[in-house]
Amino acid sequence: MSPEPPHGKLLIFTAPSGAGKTTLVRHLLKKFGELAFSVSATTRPPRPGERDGVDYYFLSPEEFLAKVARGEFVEYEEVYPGRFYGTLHSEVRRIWDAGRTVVFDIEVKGATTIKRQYPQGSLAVFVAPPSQEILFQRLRDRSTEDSESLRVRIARAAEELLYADRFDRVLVNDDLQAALAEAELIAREFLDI
Ligand SMILES: Nc1ncnc2c1ncn2[C@@H]1O[C@H](COP(=O)(O)OP(=O)(O)OP(=O)(O)O)[C@@H](O)[C@H]1O
Ligand SMILES: Nc1nc2c(ncn2[C@@H]2O[C@H](COP(=O)(O)O)[C@@H](O)[C@H]2O)c(=O)[nH]1
Repeated sequence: MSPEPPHGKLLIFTAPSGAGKTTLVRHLLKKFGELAFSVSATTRPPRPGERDGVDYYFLSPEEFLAKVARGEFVEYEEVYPGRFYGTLHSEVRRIWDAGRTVVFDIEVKGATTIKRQYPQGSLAVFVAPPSQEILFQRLRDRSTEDSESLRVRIARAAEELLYADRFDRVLVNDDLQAALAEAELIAREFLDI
């Protein structure tokens, strides 16, 4: 039997923007009380309906960079020009102290950093869209971005699709019900329940 990891478990969902990781993660959080969401910090403004401390910690660039200087992040990235996103040590610790497994919804570089820091006890799932065209259509249909932000996200998404084979699993999010069922199976196997 392999020794217990010296920390709690980490279940990472990563993908290009619009592939569906938030949809899958929300479903798993409702289904499995063993999981808790790592609320990231960001400098992007909230979307309608998003709540501070629930969806993100919404920070000014000055507040975010002060946390960087104090070493408060496990990882952070300037995902889009001027838009920072990062995982706080305090979030991960809070969730482990509560005896739960941390779930992440993060882009590919941050996911790579977390996987490198916690090779034991972590599973990184790359959520792939059925095609690049469908990904872009989902992003447009979500109607959360203005035309410039959409352009930037689409350009970055094309690059991020190349990261798929760097992670432990690839989950193709084509039919939503099938993808939710597969995500549940992956979570059950990882949580050993
Ligand atoms: N299998 C699916 N079929 C059709 N639409 C889907 C499917 N999965 C997700 N969507 C829709 O696609 C859009 C993008 O999904 P979601 O917001 O979950 O992506 P994301 O990867 O979390 O994006 P971001 O990184 O920008 O937060 C949403 O409007 C969502 O409802
Ligand atoms: N590296 C990190 N990426 C993160 C984090 N939290 C979210 N994200 C990713 O940023 C993009 C854009 O998110 P959106 O909410 O503006 O659509 C997306 O891929 C998120 O998964 C984080 O802490 N670190």
